[in-house]
Amino acid sequence: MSIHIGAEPGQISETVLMPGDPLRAEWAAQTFLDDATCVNRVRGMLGYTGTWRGQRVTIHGSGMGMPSLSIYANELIRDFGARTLIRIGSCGAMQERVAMRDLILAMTATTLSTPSRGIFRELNFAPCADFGLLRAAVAAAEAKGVPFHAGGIYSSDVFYDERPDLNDQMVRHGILGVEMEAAELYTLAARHGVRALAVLTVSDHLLTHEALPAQEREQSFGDMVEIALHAAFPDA
Ligand SMILES: O=P(O)(O)O[C@H]1O[C@H](CO)[C@@H](O)[C@H]1O
Ligand SMILES: O=c1cc[nH]c(=O)[nH]1
Repeated sequence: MSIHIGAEPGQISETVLMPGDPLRAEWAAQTFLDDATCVNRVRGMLGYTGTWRGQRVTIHGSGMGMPSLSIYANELIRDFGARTLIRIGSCGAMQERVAMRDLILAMTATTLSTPSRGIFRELNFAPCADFGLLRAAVAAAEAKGVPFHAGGIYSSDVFYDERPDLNDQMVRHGILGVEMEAAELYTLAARHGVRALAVLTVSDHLLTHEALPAQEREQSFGDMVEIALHAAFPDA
């Protein structure tokens, strides 16, 4: 057990998929894993371990925002030995060519601040995805024929953003979408020498103002989960 994860030693896989929404973790485990067992319920942050194509995998919620993800990712890495962490999240599109429900594979995550900011201070650290995971995710998306975009995203500290000028600059500089966790996940992965990737599904569009309802964000992002599993286990 760690402070925020009630699993016993050995109950968490080296490979962890991390949605923000704990109910998406439950849905994904029940939909894609064999023999899924609930390994964490502390604070309602659900985690399940099971197998996919014979490979052991944990699907564990991160909560919303970088401070919350940082707690779970730190404990998964440091206390449970996680080595591959793939965020499976929703995001808002920031380019016209990106459509609702498209996938975004986040090569980099621009941010104003992360929980790691205190370490970097004046340094503009560039959080980036693990190249092997990214390459495997691209191959899986191409093989499956899923519409996807690979490029930079924005990890915001707030969902209700009061800086439209910043959004304008990010649109202008090709940022594909906005979410709230990947920059800290990539930074922690770099610090601990583990692998990380964010595979995102467009649930909102900042330019067209389309938006999916909560139930679809919880239960309809199957392509994203499958691409993440193929990226983690390309030979399975
Ligand atoms: O769908 P999840 O994975 O929670 O991700 C996105 O959705 C939440 C905001 O609604 C934030 O956590 C953001 O990053
Ligand atoms: O953080 C997020 C997630 C989905 N949609 C957004 O606009 N922002």
